[in-house]
Amino acid sequence: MRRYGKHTDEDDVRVRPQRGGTRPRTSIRPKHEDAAEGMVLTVDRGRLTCLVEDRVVVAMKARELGRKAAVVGDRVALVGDLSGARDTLARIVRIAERTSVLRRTADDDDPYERVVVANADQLAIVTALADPEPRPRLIDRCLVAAYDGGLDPLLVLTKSDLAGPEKLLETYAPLGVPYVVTSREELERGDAAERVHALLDGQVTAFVGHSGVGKTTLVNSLVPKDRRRTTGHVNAVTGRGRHTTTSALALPLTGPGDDTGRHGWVVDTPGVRSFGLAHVDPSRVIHAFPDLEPGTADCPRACSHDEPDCALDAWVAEGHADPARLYSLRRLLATRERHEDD
Ligand SMILES: Nc1nc2c(ncn2[C@@H]2O[C@H](COP(=O)(O)OP(=O)(O)OP(=O)(O)O)[C@@H](O)[C@H]2O)c(=O)[nH]1
Ligand SMILES: [Zn+2]
Repeated sequence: MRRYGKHTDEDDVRVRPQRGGTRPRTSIRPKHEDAAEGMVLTVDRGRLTCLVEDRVVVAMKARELGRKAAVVGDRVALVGDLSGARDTLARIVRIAERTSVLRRTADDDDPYERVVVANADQLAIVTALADPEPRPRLIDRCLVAAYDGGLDPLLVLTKSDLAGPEKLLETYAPLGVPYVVTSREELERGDAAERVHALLDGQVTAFVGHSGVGKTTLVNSLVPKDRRRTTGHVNAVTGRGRHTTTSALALPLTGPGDDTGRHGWVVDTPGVRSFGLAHVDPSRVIHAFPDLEPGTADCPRACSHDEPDCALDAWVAEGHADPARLYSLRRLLATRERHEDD
């Protein structure tokens, strides 16, 4: 059951259904004809830094936007002082329709989905091969969130100097999810960045991963030296010593960019312990299991895939898919139902 209690966190987007018949969200009202387009790079307690042309502009959401939150990756229209000079504040008057939305909840019982990143093309799921041990169930959850939100997933397997990738690749390579394996030595030589970069060029890629998997090390190898981890401008404005690690941060990818001169973007997100999926309709979970999905053709109507008549048991018994994958799917469905995270 979803609850819709009072909630004030600026970064949260409430899941209350939109009322129909409203003005298209992409329209700029006549009084904002002079609005400039920008992209949200960081959000920090109601202050948003936005890239407008080549300037970093600090802005606040206009009151007229109401509760609608702008998140990292959002394309926005801004008015006011767009000089990017210190102590100036612009206003965000419009948030464009999103092309993709990476959402998570704190756990499977959390009624408030957090939109972590908007408009990302890809989701890089960073997993260490050891230290910390890989957690396939977390990978599966990230895959569900990617498919549900309209992002193409890819796997980055780090720390191959500590353990081999064979076991994980046995499961995930056949799914057609692109992957790259990196080690400490390759990171130091620069080849790791080069190979990961090849998968990111011209794209907006959100990076997620359990704390300690080497996500920051990797992201820092992909972005210009002066943009690593923190942006001085944000600190000058907020007066904080460091960028908050509780929200996402968009960083430009180094390199030549594509034909249009568009560089890719890396969106670093805070390390996660779990990835709640309370917002995902159970019937959509199966899409993150493309190895099992064909086996559902003979399922009864509206099969939950966790019931006695489910056709997946026979499909797996016939050797079409790994029984461990069916176990993972059912465990994910069951923990969602019990409103627990695993
Ligand atoms: N052996 C080995 N260690 C690595 C590798 N990559 C990163 N590390 C180490 O793993 C530790 C964690 O790396 P971070 O980059 O801080 O990990 P993170 O995922 O950003 O963690 P949080 O900041 O907690 O989210 C550091 O001590 C890194 O030096 C690797 O390829 N091999
Ligand atoms: Zn079924």
